Amino acid sequence: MNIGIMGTGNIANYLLESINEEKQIGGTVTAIFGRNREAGGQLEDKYKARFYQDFESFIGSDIDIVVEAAAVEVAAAYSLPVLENRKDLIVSSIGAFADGEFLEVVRKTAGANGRTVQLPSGAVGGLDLLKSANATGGLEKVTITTRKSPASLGLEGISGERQLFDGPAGEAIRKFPKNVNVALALSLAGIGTEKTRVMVIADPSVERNTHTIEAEGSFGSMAATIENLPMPGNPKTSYLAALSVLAALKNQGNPIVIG
Ligand SMILES: NC(=O)C1=CN([C@@H]2O[C@H](COP(=O)(O)OP(=O)(O)OC[C@H]3O[C@@H](n4cnc5c(N)ncnc54)[C@H](OP(=O)(O)O)[C@@H]3O)[C@@H](O)[C@H]2O)C=CC1
Ligand SMILES: O=C([O-])CC(=O)C(=O)O
Repeated sequence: MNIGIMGTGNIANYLLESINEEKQIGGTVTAIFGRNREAGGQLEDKYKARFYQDFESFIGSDIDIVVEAAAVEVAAAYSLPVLENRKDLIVSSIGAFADGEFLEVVRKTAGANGRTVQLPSGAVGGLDLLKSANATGGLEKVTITTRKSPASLGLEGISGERQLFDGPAGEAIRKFPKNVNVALALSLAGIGTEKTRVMVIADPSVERNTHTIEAEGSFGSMAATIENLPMPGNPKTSYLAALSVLAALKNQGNPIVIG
């Protein structure tokens, strides 16, 4: 499996290290697409994967699957061209699919081209439960409370915790596109972007990116807290988010689906 990565940041670095160096999966990253020539050049030298600033050359290279690890606007701009070029796609910036009409076009394009789009569980868990709970529409309430350091949320020098947002996931991702992709994953697995409630709290006392998920419905109720170690390269991003992409790649083509 030849893998193309979009992005030259923290998740991209992690994937290159664990795939090309540590051989954690049976594949190789052969192509990297990005806008940052310096970072791309360094990755090219270190991991022997070709860096492209031109999308057509990237997508035309010998890759089987594309991993988006860049930003919501990148996933929004390139998901369709990736699928039209008959490549499978794994998306980290799930916020790109907040627009239901766009998601539908992506679904149809993937189907028409015989491709799959995977949205890994990222920095949270429990998506399997939400899907089951809503199988007959019985899921009533989903809330996620995200706590991160003030610096991760663009604030400096606050002494106590501060609630920055309380509202629907669709609005949350517009305000915090680098911090609440997890809320979009929960929305898509569960009751949608308008009914999923998101709270974002800047908390100087937390050292971990903490997501508390609460759900209620005909199945009963669920409460889960995930205390994520942040990545050294970008403390906004949790280590688990990068691991979830690696796990998705590891499972590629596996005929047994768990969860
Ligand atoms: N689903 C989940 O649970 C999670 C999802 N994410 C998503 O994954 C993304 C990547 O995370 P991470 O690697 O930590 O982020 P980084 O900020 O470390 O890296 C982002 C990379 O994307 C590039 N990039 C950003 N915007 C654009 C753009 N408009 N056009 C082209 N390239 C762009 C950056 O380039 P440059 O160096 O030039 O800025 C950089 O190479 C996040 O932005 C977020 O959307 C993150 C965490 C959890
Ligand atoms: O990594 C995290 O904890 C969550 C995150 O940034 C996101 O969902 O965008």
